[in-house]
Amino acid sequence: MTMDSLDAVRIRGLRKSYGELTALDGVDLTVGRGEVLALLGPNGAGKTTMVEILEGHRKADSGQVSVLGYDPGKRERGFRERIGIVLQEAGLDPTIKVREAIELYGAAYPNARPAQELLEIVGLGDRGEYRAADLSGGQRRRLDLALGLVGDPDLIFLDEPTTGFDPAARRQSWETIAQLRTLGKSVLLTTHYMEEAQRLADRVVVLAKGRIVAEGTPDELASNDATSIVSFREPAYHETLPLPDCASVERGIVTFRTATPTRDLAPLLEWAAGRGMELEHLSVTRPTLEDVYLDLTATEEVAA
Ligand SMILES: Nc1ncnc2c1ncn2[C@@H]1O[C@H](COP(=O)(O)OP(=O)(O)OP(=O)(O)O)[C@@H](O)[C@H]1O
Repeated sequence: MTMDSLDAVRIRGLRKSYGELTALDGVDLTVGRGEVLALLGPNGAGKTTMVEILEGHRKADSGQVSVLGYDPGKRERGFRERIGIVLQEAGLDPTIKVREAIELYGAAYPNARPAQELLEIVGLGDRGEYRAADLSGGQRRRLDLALGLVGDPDLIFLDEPTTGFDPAARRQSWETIAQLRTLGKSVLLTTHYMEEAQRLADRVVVLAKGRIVAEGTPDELASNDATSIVSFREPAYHETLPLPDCASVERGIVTFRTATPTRDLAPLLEWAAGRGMELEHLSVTRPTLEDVYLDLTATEEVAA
């Protein structure tokens, strides 16, 4: 155990199978101190398995895992006190008051943060005397976050923190989570929302079928894809329209991906100009992180 380990999480060659099924197939991953890392991947990719191993709730078959310098498998007290796990819906007594819930959870930690300070951090400063049952769904999730922060952890695990939120509640939560960065916390966030990863994460790791298939900052991942997306409204009478083979038409919009947009557009523009026609709604865009993610995981989704 080295308390001063530089990285919050360090995983090398992590493997885990359930019988015949390989859930993690040799994963290497590092989360730096103070870094917010988003773990993305389709259903069944192995995200929960990995996070549970890091939290000490599951045993790996092989590989090295270090969390804040500890072996999580040993579940040492010092380790448990320095990580915060934000669950979706902690099993709270619905009649308990918000402040009481935080104090109750805090009693288990030597350096618990004061309840009011936590309430302010998560934007529930005026809800301390409310009963848990009387909070809205979004407020309830903010209470879950406060409970995960009560022991003043160095590393926080956030499991799909905004699943099921309306757009306004999601934005509020993002602001709260973004504050964790200003507190200097390391965060490992699992999510299915690209926009969430893009907003919150310093780095994104895409897991598919137990392997890391891509890794980088949100911008790097999106720009690693050298293709552009060309689209325009399908013109009437276009039998001779010179399109690349990969073009498709959906709901009257022609779309294709190309690494050579200038070359592919030239004959199209010539075709339209020769007929005195506009290619309506013509656009050439770069793929979004979501496009890249869907490409990376498309085959895995079908196979899953
Ligand atoms: N206790 C278990 N026993 C057997 N198989 C399991 C067990 N837990 C998970 N699996 C399988 O391991 C694979 C990885 O599951 P895991 O829950 O880690 O994926 P995930 O990426 O978290 O998925 P989701 O996005 O759906 O939560 C899946 O095929 C799952 O069915």
